[in-house]
Amino acid sequence: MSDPAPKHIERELIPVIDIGPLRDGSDPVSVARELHRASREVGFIYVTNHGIPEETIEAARSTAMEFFRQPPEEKNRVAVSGAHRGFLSVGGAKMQDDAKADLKESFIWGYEDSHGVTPDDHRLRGDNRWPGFMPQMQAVSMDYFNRVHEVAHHLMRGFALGLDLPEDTFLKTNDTPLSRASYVYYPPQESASSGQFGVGPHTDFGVLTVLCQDSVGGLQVETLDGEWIAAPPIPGTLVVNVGDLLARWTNGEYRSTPHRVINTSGKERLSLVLAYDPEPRTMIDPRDIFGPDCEMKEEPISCGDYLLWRFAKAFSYRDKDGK
Ligand SMILES: O=C(O)CCC(=O)C(=O)O
Ligand SMILES: [Fe+2]
Repeated sequence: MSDPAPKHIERELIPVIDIGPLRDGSDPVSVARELHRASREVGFIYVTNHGIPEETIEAARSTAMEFFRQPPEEKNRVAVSGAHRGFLSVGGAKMQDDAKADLKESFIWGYEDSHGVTPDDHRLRGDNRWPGFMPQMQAVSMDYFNRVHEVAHHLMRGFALGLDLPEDTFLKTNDTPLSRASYVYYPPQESASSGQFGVGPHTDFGVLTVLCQDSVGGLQVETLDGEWIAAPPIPGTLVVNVGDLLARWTNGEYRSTPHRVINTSGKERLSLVLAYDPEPRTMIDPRDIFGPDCEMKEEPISCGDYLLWRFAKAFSYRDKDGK
């Protein structure tokens, strides 16, 4: 196992990008260029001026902590469903076949319309599992989801512009996205010397991840040189990273970067994570970007099929065929 201590606390390697001019339309192309550069290099980006009100983030955090503080039997009333919605207790996620199970607990929910309805056109989505004992959780969580999803949309427009494409290139099949959000709780851990992680080294499966860290720290990112560096919290920022599907869509041009969490702060840590994905039928096809003659490193695949395959390997509660 590699050394769990990060080599440097070095955040210059992970750029901080102000996405205000992309969101308000005043200078989208300059932002797009910065996003493009970062995605080809470290694959991780801090973004400022994301537009999510502090109160929305605070409300999501306090709801999440109220949920995690419930006794296990209460949380298990909304235990994760076959559609990957609900509470996933410690041990449910394992990022590598030979790894110890992650220490984290999470609560996962996804897109629903304003009537609370979720499409059931794919095995990785179905009704959200809102706990009856926390009546405010649905509204608070959906407010956060919708806001952070808007940030993901702006970023996807930015990535398209950065690749010299029309800005809607990645957003054509996006009305009912497969995106999921999670509240992720990390208890404090003594050290990682025994190969135990909050979340073990992994790349994210989907298109894009938008993470709201708290002030505790513990996220580490692997650089191109194979060194683990800390990605410490920076107040007012979100952390964005390229996922495997965006790397595949860009024929490997963008980098889906391994990362992990080791929470040795002595405090509890809470993350709000959006895994952004378009509709399941969306074909992830590099020819959308590089034209019909592109020499593809991997075959086109639908977003939904790809995620089913990856989920089957990562979550012990799922069958190996993804059901
Ligand atoms: O909590 C974090 O900082 C990272 C979470 C993460 O990597 C994930 O949920 O995929
Ligand atoms: Fe991740």
